[in-house]
Amino acid sequence: MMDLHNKVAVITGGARGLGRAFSEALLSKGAKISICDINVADGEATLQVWREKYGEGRTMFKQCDVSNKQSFTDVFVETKRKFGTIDIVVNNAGIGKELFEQDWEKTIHVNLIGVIIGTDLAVQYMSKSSGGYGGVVINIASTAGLTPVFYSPVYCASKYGVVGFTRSVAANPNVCDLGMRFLCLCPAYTDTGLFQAGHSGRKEVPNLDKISQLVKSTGINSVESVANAFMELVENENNNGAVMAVSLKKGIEYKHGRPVQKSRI
Ligand SMILES: NC(=O)C1=CN([C@@H]2O[C@H](COP(=O)(O)OP(=O)(O)OC[C@H]3O[C@@H](n4cnc5c(N)ncnc54)[C@H](O)[C@@H]3O)[C@@H](O)[C@H]2O)C=CC1
Ligand SMILES: CC/C=C\C[C@H](O)[C@H](O)/C=C/C=C/C=C\C=C\C(=O)C/C=C\CCC(=O)O
Repeated sequence: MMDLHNKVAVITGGARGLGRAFSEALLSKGAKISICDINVADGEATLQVWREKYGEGRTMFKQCDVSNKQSFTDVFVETKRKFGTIDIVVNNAGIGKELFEQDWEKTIHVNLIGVIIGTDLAVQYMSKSSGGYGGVVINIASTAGLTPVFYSPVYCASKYGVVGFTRSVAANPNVCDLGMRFLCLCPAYTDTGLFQAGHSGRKEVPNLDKISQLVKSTGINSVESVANAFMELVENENNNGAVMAVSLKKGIEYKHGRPVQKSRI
């Protein structure tokens, strides 16, 4: 099990939703948290709550657009400056509000390119081959990265991209030299602002009945259940390349890379 006490985690999109839940799960295990988010108001509000609960020294917030390389790099610079190291990177920030995707380029820039930038920065700052101490990268995809979603093809493409990218980085024969793990979490529908904005049941949405059937096929996760699945991924140290799906109906399913259970002898 990975000892999380005093480990330093960068979480993108940490101001609310799943990113906030992942951050609080790590804080509860003694980790230090650096959240970045494009939403300053939510970021500052979340930081204030955490400072009152966990004290001044274990949390920080920096505004960032993960699709902008300099903006994202500044998060790593500031985190290293404040905490001295980085051990965990969670590429969580994502968008998908428009069911029929008017601004689809932005979805690719945030959901896929942002994850690629974050993973590259993680290797630069954590890998043993670049003078770091190793670490773990958890990329947040979706079950929409494992199965077609007719009403959001570009969102789906972005998430299939995250799964394929993460598995490919993990499969590099030299990954052991980095001392890093690369993991993918694929939640099904989860009760957050993103889900509510995309599935408000607006009457004008075509094929609403088919969308409802898809949601019913998995049920709607609580944020807490996804955070519990996230912690299983982070704490298991023998799971590089793991792809974990989590849904209300089926619970946790490893789609690839079930962790190797260390033999008892
Ligand atoms: N809610 C759901 O049903 C599911 C969500 N996911 C994924 O989980 C991740 C988190 O989603 P939720 O917590 O549901 O959404 P959310 O909308 O509640 O939170 C996303 C956070 O990311 C931030 N963000 C958006 N664009 C950003 C950017 N360019 N740079 C930095 N921060 C940015 C937002 O301000 C927000 O605080 C996303 O990648 C999403 O695709 C995956 C499967 C299911
Ligand atoms: C437009 C996006 C809006 C909000 C984000 C979404 O809530 C979320 O990311 C979308 C999830 C979509 C899931 C769609 C279908 C899921 C189906 C299943 O999980 C069950 C079937 C297959 C799972 C994959 C597999 O077992 O191979």
